[in-house]
Amino acid sequence: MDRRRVKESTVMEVGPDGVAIITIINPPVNSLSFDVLHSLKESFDQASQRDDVKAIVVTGAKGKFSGGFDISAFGGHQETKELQKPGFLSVEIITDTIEASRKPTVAAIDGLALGGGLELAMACSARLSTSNAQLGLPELQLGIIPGFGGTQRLPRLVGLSKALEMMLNSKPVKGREAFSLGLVDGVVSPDELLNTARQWTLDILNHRRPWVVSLYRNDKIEPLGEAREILKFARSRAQKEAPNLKHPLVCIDVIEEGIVSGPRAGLWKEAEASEELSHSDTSKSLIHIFFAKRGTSKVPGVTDIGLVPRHVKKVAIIGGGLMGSGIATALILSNYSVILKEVNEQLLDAGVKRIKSNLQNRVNEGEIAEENFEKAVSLLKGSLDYESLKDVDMVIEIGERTKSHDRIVGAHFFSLAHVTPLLEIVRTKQTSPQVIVDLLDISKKIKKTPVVIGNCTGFAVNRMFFPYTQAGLLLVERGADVYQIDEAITKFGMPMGPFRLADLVGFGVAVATGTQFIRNFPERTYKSMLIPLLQEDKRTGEATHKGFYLYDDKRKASVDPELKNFIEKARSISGVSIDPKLVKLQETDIIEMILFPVVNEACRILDEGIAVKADDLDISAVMGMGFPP
Ligand SMILES: C[C@H](O)CC(=O)SCCNC(=O)CCNC(=O)[C@H](O)C(C)(C)COP(=O)(O)OP(=O)(O)OC[C@H]1O[C@@H](n2cnc3c(N)ncnc32)[C@H](O)[C@@H]1OP(=O)(O)O
Repeated sequence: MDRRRVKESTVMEVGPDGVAIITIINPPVNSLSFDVLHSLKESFDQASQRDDVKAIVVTGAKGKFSGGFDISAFGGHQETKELQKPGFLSVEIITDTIEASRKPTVAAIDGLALGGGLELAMACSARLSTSNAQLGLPELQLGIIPGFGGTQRLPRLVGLSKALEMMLNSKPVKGREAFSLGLVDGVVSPDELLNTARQWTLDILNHRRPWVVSLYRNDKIEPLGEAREILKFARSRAQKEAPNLKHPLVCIDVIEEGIVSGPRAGLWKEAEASEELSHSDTSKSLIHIFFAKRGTSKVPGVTDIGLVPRHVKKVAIIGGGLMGSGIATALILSNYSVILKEVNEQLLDAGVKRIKSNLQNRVNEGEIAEENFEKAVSLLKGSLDYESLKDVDMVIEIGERTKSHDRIVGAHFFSLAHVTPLLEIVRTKQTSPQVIVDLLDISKKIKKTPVVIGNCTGFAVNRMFFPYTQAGLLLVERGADVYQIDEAITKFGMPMGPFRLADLVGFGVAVATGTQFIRNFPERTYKSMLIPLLQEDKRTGEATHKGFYLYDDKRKASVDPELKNFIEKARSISGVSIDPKLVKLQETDIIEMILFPVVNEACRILDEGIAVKADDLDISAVMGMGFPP
């Protein structure tokens, strides 16, 4: 076999059958860096020119086709003038070199073909994938749109509705679904993939299989009138779901351009829009979050000293209440054996029942299969004594009495523990790095994003956000409006403003945690009587249908005209008077006044060394509080 290296990032091998196999090599996910793309172009140019090459297969090394464009290159300096030319990558390389190749090309997809990876595959004459491969265009989750022709080719391969769904939700499909959608032409086992692709491309050459140029396919696209209706619906949905985001609308406009004015016009519009969006604040923030999320499990002095996580198989959980049962659910769903310890039969039954109901909800929502329900339940055992805890590898919820403090680490789950994606791993000065490494491994297995922090009141999330309600109370006592504050904050992108959130959490919890903050941070805790006064009136928030808002039976909140009486009383107790400037605040002022104290608290957490890096606090805010990423 003739084997030639083309630069570093793709390799071309030409077999005796005349099929050139071009392999993308860029670990860990074979992302398409500028070097890879350059090298890919060179490989294609060579394959086109060489007489001994009859057909081409493109694939990725080590079982991964490609994870898409190299995200770390966004916003960076592109070395050559050529690369800065609009449309160079999508029109000149993907379309005019690869798709326009005079030799048939088959993409052999194992593992993943995401973003630019799938876009490259869609420019080939046919695609084969393994059943487990993930194929999708998740660019929108990074604040950009598909930029290698995906907005044009995906609708032409799978129809407009499905293409919109895949792009707007950034959700990939697996090989089999891709086949039933028409995105791939065959599903093959990983062992057979390359050979089948080889034969497939020769079959195309010999007219035994169709040679399809995706960009000019028209049979899957709806007629213009119908297409416009679908796009209109998608627009209004995107606006409703994420009113602050522009790029989903840009994506829809670009798709429409292709349908109305033809795919070539669509490609150019896509290239221009991609370039512009790659410099937007939204994309910079979302890309920051992408890397920050992956960085939380890198803890200096802990994960870089060669420790290997110990094998944890069996976990005991003390207490089967709301949190205990949620944690147990998360663990058994990830194949850990769990012993749930309770103090009497009745509480134990209630805990087990809660866990089963959590699992049943998962089944009902289609997130797990019925057989996984049984399997998960079989991993759960109840116990009323400590005897059965003798051989467990980890215990959740005791510790104060142990002498071995190096083995103690805090695992702060957020309610609902089997749903909320964040896990705060709280270490003390004595906690051994090994225990942290073990818990990091468990958090990965139960699909949580871990943030390692030091011990302090409220840990990272609750401490950062305690000034959220505090700032609200301070403003309201001085004349700002409760409902206007909540509205401005939700428009900014938080799931709930401070008052709606206080209602949800319940005033009992709010007062109990508030007391902790008063004790620990007396100089910056605002002592308003508003919540205690509401409590006196038997309002404790959503659970009692009355708090800052009134709630109907469906938990829908409405404004309460009586609230002002409580505010006036609280104001007179505090001895403050209305500040006319605060009565009619601009939305931007409200946002800054509520959220800057949160940012300040985050800075303190960082300054005190409680958090290792600022990125970890960004992730805590986004995943623990729903702060808009
Ligand atoms: C022009 C085009 O239209 C634009 C694009 O293509 S934009 C890119 C589109 N692609 C994506 O959005 C895919 C992003 N990646 C992912 O979703 C996931 O990383 C994945 C499903 C590929 C792999 O997931 P998983 O196996 O859990 O590994 P994960 O930890 O996420 O990633 C492994 C490493 O690859 C890196 N990586 C993943 N995708 C990358 C990409 N496209 N570019 C650069 N680095 C990438 C991660 O940062 C991580 O690095 P680290 O080990 O140093 O932390």
